[in-house]
Amino acid sequence: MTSADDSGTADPVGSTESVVDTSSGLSDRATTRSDTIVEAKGVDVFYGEDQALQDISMEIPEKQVTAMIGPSGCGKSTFLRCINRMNDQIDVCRVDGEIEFRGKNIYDDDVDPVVLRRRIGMVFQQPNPFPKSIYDNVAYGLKIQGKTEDMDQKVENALKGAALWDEVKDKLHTSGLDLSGGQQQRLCIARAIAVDPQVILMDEPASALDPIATAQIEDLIEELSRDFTVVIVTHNMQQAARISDKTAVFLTGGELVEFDDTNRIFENPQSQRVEDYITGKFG
Ligand SMILES: Nc1ncnc2c1ncn2[C@@H]1O[C@H](COP(=O)(O)OP(=O)(O)OP(=O)(O)O)[C@@H](O)[C@H]1O
Repeated sequence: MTSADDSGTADPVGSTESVVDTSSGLSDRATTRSDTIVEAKGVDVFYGEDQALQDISMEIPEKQVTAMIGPSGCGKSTFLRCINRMNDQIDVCRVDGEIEFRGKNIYDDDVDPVVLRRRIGMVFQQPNPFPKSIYDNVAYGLKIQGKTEDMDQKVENALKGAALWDEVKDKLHTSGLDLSGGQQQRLCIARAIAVDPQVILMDEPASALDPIATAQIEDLIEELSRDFTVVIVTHNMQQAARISDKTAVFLTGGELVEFDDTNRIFENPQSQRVEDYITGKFG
């Protein structure tokens, strides 16, 4: 694997220490609107001949929770994966249009997706800890980046940030796979935040969990949005209403039909199709 991580060469999306990367990369400060961290501009996505997303434009605000809802197959996960170029790994997938992260198009040739994913991390539906100790799961990304100083403290901070520290502090060197599903998901969140991302993408992070573990994850997401921008795909409209500041409603055909403050989407949607969807008339 060739990447800036492994080679130790200059970080092509800007170092976290710099405010603005002057060469080719992404800045760490919003350059246009102070509250927009990610902006999609006319994004079309195709899998082979099939179009999954049509002309998606939206501005994702910094340090808020943005939820993406809609019926199965409408393209929510596809859009989420576009935001940190996870779709690059799918051969038949083609993304047209632009997605800017702090004003820089992440699809530009000079952006290294590996480095991008440090800024824009991801948590998946199924908790997927590495078959390593709790400690090593959290330390993994930091070690890859060579950021090994004060490792114990960084691991502790990430576990605290993921509301898991108290439950695991006496067994840091046992396997992450021995934790409950909800704990494993919080471990994956600790792993994601350890490398100090700016955006965390979550694809149905609680759908494999019981109600208590789900409530813990929901509380955690609200906490995380103090420090991070969270973008979450959920099937669960109540969850979107509970935890998000903004909601994007995708509907069949890969259209973004409405994007607004969550209260407005649920209380006074502008589109009849959105109203029909959230009142359960279809989907
Ligand atoms: N790897 C892939 N290869 C080909 N087509 C795909 C691939 N991933 C998704 N699709 C297609 O793209 C469309 C959007 O899928 P996507 O998973 O993004 O929707 P979704 O809204 O997240 O659905 P769900 O809520 O069921 O997860 C669907 O028609 C799906 O079949």
